[in-house]
Amino acid sequence: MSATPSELIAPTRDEIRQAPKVLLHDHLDGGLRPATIIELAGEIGHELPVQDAESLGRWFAEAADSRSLVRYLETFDHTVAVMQTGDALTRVARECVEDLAADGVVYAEVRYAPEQHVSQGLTLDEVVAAVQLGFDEATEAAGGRIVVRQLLTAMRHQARSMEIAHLAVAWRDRGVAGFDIAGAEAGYPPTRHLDAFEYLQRENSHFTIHAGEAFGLPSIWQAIQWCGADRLGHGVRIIDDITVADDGTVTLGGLASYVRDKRIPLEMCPSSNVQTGAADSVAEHPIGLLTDLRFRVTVNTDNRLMSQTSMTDEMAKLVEGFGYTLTDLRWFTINAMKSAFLPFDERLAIIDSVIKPGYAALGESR
Ligand SMILES: O=c1[nH]cnc2c1ncn2[C@@H]1O[C@H](CO)[C@@H](O)[C@H]1O
Ligand SMILES: [Zn+2]
Repeated sequence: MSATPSELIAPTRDEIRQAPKVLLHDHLDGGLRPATIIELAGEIGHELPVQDAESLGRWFAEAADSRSLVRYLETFDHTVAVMQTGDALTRVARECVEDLAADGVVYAEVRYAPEQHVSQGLTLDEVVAAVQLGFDEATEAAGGRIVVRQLLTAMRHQARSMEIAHLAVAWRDRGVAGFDIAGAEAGYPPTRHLDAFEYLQRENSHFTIHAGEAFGLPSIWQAIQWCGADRLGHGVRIIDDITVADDGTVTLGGLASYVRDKRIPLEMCPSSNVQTGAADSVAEHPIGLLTDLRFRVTVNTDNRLMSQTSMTDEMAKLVEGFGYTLTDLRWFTINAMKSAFLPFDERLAIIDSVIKPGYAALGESR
């Protein structure tokens, strides 16, 4: 009887946690520790729906579990409220990196909207500086085990995208790797912010756009063909441009072909999509088909607090739902690292000296 080759064995949770992981889509204001929210809320007298950390974690998950992006986003009122001072932003940023490093994440791009953190008088510049301080403190404490960059998000229903794009360019050599737009998708097409995207292109900057989550193909089409997005936040609805016949024959429409041919990275966030109703379950998530079709798929957390998740959890759910092996997880991870908004030589260095040896060591230890 021949033994099953080790690369075909389903990875254990512990192996997934140890495996090097790359995270491109994670919101700073969607990843706070419940205990930190309680402490910070106490300091400023912000009223929370419940008072102990465990119930608060559950409250976020249940409130976000709404099958509606708009209702899901309402839960951010409580996290954004406690992130209005330099100290609070630095603490949240530091804890974010600590939590990611403990989960085995080796490279992360963490996003948030600076314009949402100025209600107590901070300037946009002070917001970015406070977050960067927290990232620097925690990456230093982690002894180089993790590299982290900021992505600056503009809220799509607001009109500050040009300012935020300027901020991203001003901070490009000091920890900010790119730009994004987020918030309610229906009614707020990416072309509303075309001037900001055109400015960033002229500045040789990178940006991703939340598109194809709560709204379909037109949003993805605009993000790519009008705005020039380097990557798609979610992009799940690209599935609407793919047909699978009864005999299994797959046909890609023009937009799906373009996304695959150009290797446009999809920042997929399975658990978040189940909560907002963009997918019925993780096991039925379009990530399975898109991975089979070799789109440039990456795996992400979106909001660790609202989804009560981590990179390890997202990968474990995919292993359970689709039978993925360590080889598949390595493929997602290298896809993500190739798609990072980091200079090419730095991406290559992490792939060659961290990701490949990390997966090789896991394979050998079986
Ligand atoms: O999945 C999402 N889709 C769209 N917007 C989101 C998602 N998750 C978070 N945000 C929005 O992004 C802001 C900055 O981080 C958050 O405050 C939230 O409103
Ligand atoms: Zn998101």
